Amino acid sequence: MSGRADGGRRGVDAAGGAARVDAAGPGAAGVDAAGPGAAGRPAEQSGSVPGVISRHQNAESRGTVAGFDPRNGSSGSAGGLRIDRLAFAREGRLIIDGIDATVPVGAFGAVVGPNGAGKSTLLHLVAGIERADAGALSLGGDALGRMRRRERARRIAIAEQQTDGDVDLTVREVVLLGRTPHIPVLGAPSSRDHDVVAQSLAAAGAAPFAERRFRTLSGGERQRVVLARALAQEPALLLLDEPTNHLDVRAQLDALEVLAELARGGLTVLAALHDLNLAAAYADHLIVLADGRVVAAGAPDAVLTPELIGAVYGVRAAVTTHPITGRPLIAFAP
Ligand SMILES: Nc1ncnc2c1ncn2[C@@H]1O[C@H](COP(=O)(O)OP(=O)(O)OP(=O)(O)O)[C@@H](O)[C@H]1O
Repeated sequence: MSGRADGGRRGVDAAGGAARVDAAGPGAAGVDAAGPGAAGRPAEQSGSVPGVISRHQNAESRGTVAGFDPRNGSSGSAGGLRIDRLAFAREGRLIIDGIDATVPVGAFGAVVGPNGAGKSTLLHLVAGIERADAGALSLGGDALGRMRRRERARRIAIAEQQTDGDVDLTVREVVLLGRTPHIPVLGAPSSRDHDVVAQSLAAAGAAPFAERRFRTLSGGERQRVVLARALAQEPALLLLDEPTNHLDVRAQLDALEVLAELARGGLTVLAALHDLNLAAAYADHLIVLADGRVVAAGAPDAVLTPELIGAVYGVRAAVTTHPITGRPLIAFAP
């Protein structure tokens, strides 16, 4: 993309030049804000709370990622994510308003959009932390709503911001928790479980502080542990909510590089990101949310136009080409 143009003001209706615009109109899922669940479609099953929380890694561990198979422990077919007419209401308001989206197998998908757009809620619905009022979710062709909790936890991991800093476990013990869906009930971790934990610690750049107490870590170090714990689940789909929070510039790039490499290895990734430049630099596929709806989706260079950014965020934007990466580079102005 090239040139500079000023975006318009807020009024999220259209996304000029975007690959796909406004996939679902108001009420597309057939859910009345006052009465969710009336759509007549099978509501999503309330599911497990798969593993963990947030992410990351450093230069030291980059070399380990190639040998890390994120899907070693997953059963069934690993595959892409499909979201059909998903709807979710709270307090009489549609927070997720008929979302249709897909993330292909092995793609790095990013959900972007303003504060309150519904990014975290969407991830929670996919993870099974929240139960949708209408719509359907599938992974590799398998309906998530019909999947048993343990199976869903083997297939999907979510890395969210860790708020429970008081957990009195070592980093290695925290990451071992990610193996829970793979360890038989009342069983003990196997040598393979411990190997996967070691691989996950290395891939996330958390190996250097594996024996420290989790509560003593900095925010950025915790992010790495949270990512390691999610990787230890060996999911087919990795969800991440703001995986670059608390990370310095180098650590942000390293974290996203790890995710991109894991995606190239076959892991399907969906991350909520605020930084459009990072999303443009690393994601294969963007899903732009506003007011609980998809307003654009597709490749970053197709989606991230000044018009779209202006309409969604209410800022002026100039989009050029990054001189090093060749990806879209966005400059903002009020
Ligand atoms: N439990 C709840 N009850 C009522 N409203 C809720 C609840 N959870 C979320 N919301 C509302 O739903 C909307 C979407 O929230 P969500 O956290 O998904 O947005 P987000 O895009 O992740 O925002 P941010 O970028 O600020 O993290 C917000 O308006 C939020 O206030």
